[in-house]
Amino acid sequence: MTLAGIELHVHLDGAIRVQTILDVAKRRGIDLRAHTVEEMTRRIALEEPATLTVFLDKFNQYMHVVAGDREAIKRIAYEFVENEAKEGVIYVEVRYCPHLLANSGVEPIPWNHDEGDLSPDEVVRLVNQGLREGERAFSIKARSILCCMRHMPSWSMEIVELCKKYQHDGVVGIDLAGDESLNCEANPDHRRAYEEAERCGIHRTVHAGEVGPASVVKEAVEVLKAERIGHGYRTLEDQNLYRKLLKLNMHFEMCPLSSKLTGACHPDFTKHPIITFKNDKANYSLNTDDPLVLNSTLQHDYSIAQKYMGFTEEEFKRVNICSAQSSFLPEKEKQELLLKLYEAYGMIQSTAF
Ligand SMILES: O=c1[nH]cnc2c1ncn2[C@H]1C[C@H](O)[C@@H](CO)O1
Repeated sequence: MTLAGIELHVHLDGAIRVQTILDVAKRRGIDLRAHTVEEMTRRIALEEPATLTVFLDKFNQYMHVVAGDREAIKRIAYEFVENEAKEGVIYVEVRYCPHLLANSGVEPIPWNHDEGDLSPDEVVRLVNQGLREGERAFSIKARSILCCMRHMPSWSMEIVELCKKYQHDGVVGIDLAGDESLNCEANPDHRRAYEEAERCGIHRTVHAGEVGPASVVKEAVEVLKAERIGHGYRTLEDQNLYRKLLKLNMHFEMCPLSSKLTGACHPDFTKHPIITFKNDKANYSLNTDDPLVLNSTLQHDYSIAQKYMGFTEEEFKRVNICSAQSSFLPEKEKQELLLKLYEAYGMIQSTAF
């Protein structure tokens, strides 16, 4: 991407460098039965359209390598910022579930690990450190969003407590991720966590209408009080809801390549729902989602939008301005970010000399 950009929907654990997985596996003596970046990429990357369930299953190939490892977690966060800076991103909100990277104080301990001494709380601190060091080294801004998981409602209250604890220390919001197709209606524990988030001024986004029906989007907005919708393609199946959300200026976090490979959308990009959102001048962003599992880049998503969806430079600029406006930054920082974009896009005279 040559334009200065913003990314609002990218999973940290779906954006790890393959080389880092190989390095950590070697250090920890984990046999991956793949020795080169090419071999490991072939194991992880989804090449053809599948289902969200198959897509999420790919995380099983490597999460056990990095989970529970302090050095790996900090490194992943740091390298993530470097990757984003290389893509021209000036502000990113990266999301992850701290419980999936911990091996203590989490029930059940994920990835069949034995109990260790890395808690979800310490995971957040390590990610924060990696992001902060990355920000300093690569001169961009990075904040995080903590994910509740649809299949693990018992973690949700703990996640909102972590959001509260780190609200002024890098964490800007809460998300609900995971497989919507298996678990459509939000569990009461997710609802309680989102109520607490709203009460405490924690910003809220929800994966909805990716593979699940428009009713999941409706629930995200009306029950979970989502301020942004992760994906949301299937909102279009309920035109009343879609029109209402357009009026409310709801932000949709769109992920072009991801939506094809998860089977969320028709594989022909020229028929993609994003085109409708674009033509209606909706409030949305363009994002990668999981560049590791997709073996892709943000640049690639932008080129898909340009080649198959009729995107112009003007639309790319508008999308990034919408992204800044819908970011979870405090108001003052949001205005600073907008100013940076306007300057980068030649929309105002720079005051710098
Ligand atoms: O596209 C997605 N939809 C729903 N859940 C997802 C997607 N990509 C990643 N996740 C899950 C798997 C990760 O472990 C988790 C937290 O980042 O979020």
